Amino acid sequence: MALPEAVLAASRPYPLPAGFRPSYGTAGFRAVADLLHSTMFRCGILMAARALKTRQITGICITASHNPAPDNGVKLVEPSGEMLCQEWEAYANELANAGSDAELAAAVEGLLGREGIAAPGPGTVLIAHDTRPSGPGLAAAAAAGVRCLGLEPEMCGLLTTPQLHWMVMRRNRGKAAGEADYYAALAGAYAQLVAGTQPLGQTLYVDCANGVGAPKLAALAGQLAPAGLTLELRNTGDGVLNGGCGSDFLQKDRQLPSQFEGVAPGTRCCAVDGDADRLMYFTPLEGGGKALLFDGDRIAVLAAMLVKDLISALPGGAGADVRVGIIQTAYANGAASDYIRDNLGCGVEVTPTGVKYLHEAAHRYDVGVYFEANGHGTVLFSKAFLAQMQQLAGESKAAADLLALSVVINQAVGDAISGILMVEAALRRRGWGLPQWAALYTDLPSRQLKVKVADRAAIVTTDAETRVAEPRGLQAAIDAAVAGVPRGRSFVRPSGTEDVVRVYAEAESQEAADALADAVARLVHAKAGGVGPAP
Ligand SMILES: CC(=O)N[C@H]1[C@@H](OP(=O)(O)O)O[C@H](CO)[C@@H](O)[C@@H]1O
Ligand SMILES: [Mg+2]
Repeated sequence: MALPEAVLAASRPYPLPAGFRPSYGTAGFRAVADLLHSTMFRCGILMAARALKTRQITGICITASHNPAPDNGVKLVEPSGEMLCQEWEAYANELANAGSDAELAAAVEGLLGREGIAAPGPGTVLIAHDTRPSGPGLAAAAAAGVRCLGLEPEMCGLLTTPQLHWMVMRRNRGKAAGEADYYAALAGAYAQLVAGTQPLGQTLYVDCANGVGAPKLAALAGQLAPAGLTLELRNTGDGVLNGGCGSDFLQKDRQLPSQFEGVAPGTRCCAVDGDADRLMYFTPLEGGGKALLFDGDRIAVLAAMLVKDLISALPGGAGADVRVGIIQTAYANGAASDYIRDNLGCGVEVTPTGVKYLHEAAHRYDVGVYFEANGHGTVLFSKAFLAQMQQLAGESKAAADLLALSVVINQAVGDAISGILMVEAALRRRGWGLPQWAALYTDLPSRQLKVKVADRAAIVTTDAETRVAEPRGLQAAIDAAVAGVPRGRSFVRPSGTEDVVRVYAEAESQEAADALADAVARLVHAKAGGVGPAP
């Protein structure tokens, strides 16, 4: 293969914009869409190399998730269907930042050499995008990158991020992997999980964030109705993507999304984000305007309860040694962590922010439940546990139901659509509405703020981002601010997706949480190179 020449020739239409330094962050690359053509082209090369190396199928999803519509980004998919392995993130950064065509060709040659990739082989790259207008053009740039290494990409068009991950996983396992197969698998497993239970008896209102979740949920809805689940979709594309709607808006503002004004308090509602990998349940509060949230922590608790119920119903002590774990980040509400520790009897782990860390930790259990507070997560089942359930499924309904749950809930990545089905099944099997779910525990009031600093990399954290190591003195000052605040907790960390430092605070009252967040934000500004006026 005359690879460097192919790269040189193909990369000319995709120069790195002057001054643009893309960085592989919490979930891949993200920026204003106009800047990203070179990044996409190079990600095409990268994921083609990953496909050649593994002789399997990889994936590229073009999305900026919950970010504003003019942004875009890319999420990269391993042959397992999971996120790109962390060792290759360095290659992603190296290729994305190569300054000239010649530097890029050299970087590609270096990557192929180090990984021992010599010749074209089997494997390809699936490319999908969300509803952003910039998606098709950026997908074309990624495709040009794939072709540089002699592979022909498969253009999958409009998909949710989790659908693409699922398809890559299934294709590499030799299983039916089309969009229709996804809907059939989820709907079939959901029907099994709720068989013999009473429908919840109310339409579920879904805020689709004006994103790709809307057409995909519409495609699935018809298959759920026979099992007693009716969806009514709102924010289906008639407004701005993630604008005043969607799971991120709800979590940050705790206000009702647009198009929910007339929905009665107490009604079961949920919201997904722009690429449908986050899920937040909510209900309108009396008095108008505000929402009561059922966030990722609460979804994790419900999921763990369902798993534990099923495991305890396994025959002959088969459930005795099953290791169930819940993985959270420091953003998990303290009340949720307390509830899990005191009531659920399963392990709790805290990892740094970013689902790649939670996902990795969840793999260490037979059943690993992980959710970020923002509603991104899933439930992972180990191969050995699923094999055991296969053996028991003939004699045990609980084992068969655990297998069904592993189909409902996406085994590749967090998936809002499968999350909806899991929550609905869990509530229905308990005969619960939102009130019982809400009554498990009461969230501690919390506040999140952002602080602009000259260089957010100046903040270095330890202990799963709960403590600041640098700049020195900042942690002691935060400790002093937290001391004496009833149920007070606060931490700061540089965002991996935005050029800001994030501040989190929680306390017994909202006033105290707000005051603590303000105080800590001022400390960050003063001690970590804040820019602009102090908060
Ligand atoms: C506090 C928060 O919600 N942070 C989000 C956000 O990351 P940051 O690194 O905090 O910008 O975006 C990530 C990608 O979607 C998500 O994994 C993470 O939970
Ligand atoms: Mg998302």
